[in-house]
Amino acid sequence: MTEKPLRIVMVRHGESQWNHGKLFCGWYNCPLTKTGENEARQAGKALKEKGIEVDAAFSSLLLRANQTCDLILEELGVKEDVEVKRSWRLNERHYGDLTGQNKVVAVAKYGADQVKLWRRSYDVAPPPISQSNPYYTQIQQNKVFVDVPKEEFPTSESLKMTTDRSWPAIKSGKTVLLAAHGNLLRGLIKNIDNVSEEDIINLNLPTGIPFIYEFDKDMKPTKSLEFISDEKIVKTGLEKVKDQTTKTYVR
Ligand SMILES: O=C(O)[C@H](O)COP(=O)(O)O
Repeated sequence: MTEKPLRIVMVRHGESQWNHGKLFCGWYNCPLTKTGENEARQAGKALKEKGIEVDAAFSSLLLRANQTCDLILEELGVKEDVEVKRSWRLNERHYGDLTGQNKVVAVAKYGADQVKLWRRSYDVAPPPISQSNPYYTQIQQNKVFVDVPKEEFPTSESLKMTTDRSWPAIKSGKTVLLAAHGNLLRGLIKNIDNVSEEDIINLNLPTGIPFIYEFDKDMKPTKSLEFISDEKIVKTGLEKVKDQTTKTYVR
């Protein structure tokens, strides 16, 4: 029988180029910014300071999460020892036809309530990506996704769809590092902590700050969403996520 994880150190990838540009990213494969790389290194250092050793690591097929995972393992000094299991099931939610659009511009075009519904609701998916979307071909034909079963390759996903396909990818280990994506992790948190559909709307996650979940033998959480960072840094990180749909158009 598969041994269940006792502790999962989750981390949303560090700031990506498209986070910086406030663009809907989803399955588009963009790298971290220098700030994002620093956030990932800082995350690794924070875990090391806490004496947290990981013995298994999971990530998506997307560069921004992979880079974050590698930098954390490097800071922990275990990059050569811990194999990273990568799965499309841990990819960010597919943002459909919003992919590539600026979030501030989207609010002006569709209204704040509609954009919030797409970004934060549990079961509303954005409109499917159309062939005229400038990123359609890059995503659909990205060789990195060659093993995604055709019938499961999404064209857009709600948080629920994302969560349903993600959970089976996290299998065993004692302390598992999961370097993934904002919405993927929001969905897992909803499932683990039984967060209601109303409350999940208000849950944001900062980039590059690790947080811990611990489980008993029945996989009931004994520790939830404990950030490894000081409160002020977490608060600033959360403000940055909220600012994605407001303020300046930075591209
Ligand atoms: O795919 C994206 O654009 C980001 O990873 C998450 O963006 P969000 O905070 O708008 O959901």
